[in-house]
Amino acid sequence: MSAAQPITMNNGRLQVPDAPIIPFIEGDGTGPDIWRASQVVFDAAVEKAYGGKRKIEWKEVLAGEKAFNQTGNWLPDATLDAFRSLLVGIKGPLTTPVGGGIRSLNVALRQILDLYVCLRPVQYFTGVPSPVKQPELTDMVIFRENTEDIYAGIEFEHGSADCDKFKKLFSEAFPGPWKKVRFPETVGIGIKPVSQEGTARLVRAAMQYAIDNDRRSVTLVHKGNIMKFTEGGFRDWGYEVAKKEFGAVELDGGPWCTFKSPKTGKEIVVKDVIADAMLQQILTRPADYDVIATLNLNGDYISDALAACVGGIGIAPGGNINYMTGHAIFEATHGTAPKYADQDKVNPGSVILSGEMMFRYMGWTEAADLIIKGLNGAIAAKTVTYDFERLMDGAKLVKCSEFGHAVVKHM
Ligand SMILES: NC(=O)C1=CN([C@@H]2O[C@H](COP(=O)(O)OP(=O)(O)OC[C@H]3O[C@@H](n4cnc5c(N)ncnc54)[C@H](OP(=O)(O)O)[C@@H]3O)[C@@H](O)[C@H]2O)C=CC1
Ligand SMILES: O=C(O)CCC(=O)C(=O)O
Ligand SMILES: [Mg+2]
Repeated sequence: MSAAQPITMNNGRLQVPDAPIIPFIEGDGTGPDIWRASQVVFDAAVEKAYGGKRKIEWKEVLAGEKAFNQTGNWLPDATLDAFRSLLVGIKGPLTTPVGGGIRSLNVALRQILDLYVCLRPVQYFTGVPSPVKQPELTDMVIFRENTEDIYAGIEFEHGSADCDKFKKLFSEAFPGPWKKVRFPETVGIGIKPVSQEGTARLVRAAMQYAIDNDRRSVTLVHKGNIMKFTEGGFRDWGYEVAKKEFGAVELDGGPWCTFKSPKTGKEIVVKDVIADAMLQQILTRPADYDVIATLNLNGDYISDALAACVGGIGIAPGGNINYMTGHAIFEATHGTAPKYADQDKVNPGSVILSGEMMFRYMGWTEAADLIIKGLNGAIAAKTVTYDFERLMDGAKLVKCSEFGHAVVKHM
């Protein structure tokens, strides 16, 4: 096999060598346990699929507590350089303190690398315990806008000099809106930027995904009745992309519209729903939803809620992707679950499935298919971690690392 090389992008297509260098961040809390279990699965899948013709050259890069302890920096430049130059990577969860302290490193990676799509597929694996009656009806793919919204981190802490300065500027320039601030003396302020370009590239990616994967509909989820020019803008700009770029035409006077997939000739419906109603309908009629395009905060809430419907956050994967530059970092939907750190206990399924998404993104579909086969086999054999075991009759409780080995055994 040739020497390890970076993945590159050429004419809009990923070029993946047989021995790609893949940067990874182990993560905080339960991250190291999960990463160890997952890496075993990834290497076994590649070995089994390609018999030594292909191999991953893993390159650890630092972020979070490990980075701070070793370098004094939470997100070293070397880490950003590695993700920039090597294009595709994977990470465990990183801690973000509530209130003060550092801002989210997870969000920072997405913003610095402009990974504008947070892609979170939600599907049911047979045998997984679920709190809903028909979990198999939930089969959705979330496209969450990943660079804008209140996650942009433009906030002014109440009592700070910056907050006072902002309040002065704002109250002088916009005395009318300023009167709506209920408690002006003690208010902290956050800003919610949502742009036409940011919306268009996200919705475009969701629509293209629907075409490429033969999906039935794309739903724009928003709270545009209340936040008219941000969430409402998202809805209007989303429909505009559907009409102008995909030739969608309005159904019954709109705003819902439909277009024919250029690949299959089947109709794809583009519709919208207000976020609170959607969050109840994922329980009452999940089959109505397919591909979801939504803003950053809505997408964060919706992805955890949907994960719960199909068995929890332990098997909820994701990817942060820029489809134009090819940059991508795959990661679980869940966080660091710190109370379980270093106990070799939690479910590594989300990072394992994030790796499965990464392999599919790289075009290594045989390795990806083996991961799905192994995971299905481990669940069918009822060798599962605590989160599934506590809800499953007759299951055998295994550790995080043992679950990884069970997945390999069933490949
Ligand atoms: N992308 C990222 O890196 C993310 C980072 N975070 C960060 O993680 C930290 C902790 O966040 P928190 O709100 O507690 O959310 P977590 O997702 O870390 O944990 C919440 C609960 O989810 C369950 N859970 C989480 N991971 C697993 C797993 N692998 N297997 C089985 N169950 C799991 C556990 O439930 P139970 O108690 O029922 O066992 C856990 O107590 C915060 O600092 C947050 O900012 C959060 C989300 C994403
Ligand atoms: O960055 C964090 O700490 C949390 C992010 C998060 O919850 C998510 O991306 O789903
Ligand atoms: Mg979240």
